[in-house]
Amino acid sequence: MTRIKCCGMTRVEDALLAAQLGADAIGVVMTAHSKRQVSLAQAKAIVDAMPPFVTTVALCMDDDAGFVQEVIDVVHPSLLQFHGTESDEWCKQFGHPYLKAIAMGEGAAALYQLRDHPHAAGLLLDGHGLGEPGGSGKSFDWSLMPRDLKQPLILAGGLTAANVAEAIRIAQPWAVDVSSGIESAPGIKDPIKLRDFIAAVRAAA
Ligand SMILES: O=C(O)c1ccccc1N[C@@H]1O[C@H](COP(=O)(O)O)[C@@H](O)[C@H]1O
Repeated sequence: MTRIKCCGMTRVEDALLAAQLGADAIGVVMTAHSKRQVSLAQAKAIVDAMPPFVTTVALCMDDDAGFVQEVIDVVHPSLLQFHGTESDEWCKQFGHPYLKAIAMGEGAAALYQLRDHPHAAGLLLDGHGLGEPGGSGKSFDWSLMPRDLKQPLILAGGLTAANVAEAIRIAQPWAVDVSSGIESAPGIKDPIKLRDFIAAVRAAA
């Protein structure tokens, strides 16, 4: 079964609907590098509203350590997601489980980054270029998804209900992560797109 993370939640009702429709995880974007940024209070409200067994992920990108610690202390996410140029050493300083995003915009040349994060709970391969924010709807060559890594791999970037089955067939990820493909506007989730996306992933399994 391919797990599903729905990212970029800005409203409690969207996150609740994702959970009800069967999402395994929801994400809130804490970094100012995003048009989906939520405040600590908004993120806490979304995380607190989640039912048991839904993983909550707080996304940071080259933010300062004090801010990341505040996110942990106030929001209490199950996982952090570091989406910038953070090193393994830097990410593990918080003693909190995390995903590390790998920018796949440069294609095969980007794969060297995969060995640099041995302490990450999982690696999230996204279609944007190094140093750029995600959530842009950019995909990458799914056949580049490695098969020989011990860490769970999460496929992200430009996924939609229309292409996710093919993406899963080619990349065989542990999980898929989607943001703009389930939106009507940045941070506003579209119930039909959300439903169709989750149904497409479940049908692919
Ligand atoms: O969503 C954002 O705004 C964002 C900002 C900065 C870094 C990462 C961000 N989002 C991540 O990118 C994936 C893929 O997004 P999309 O489906 O291509 O729109 C998203 O799920 C987040 O993990």
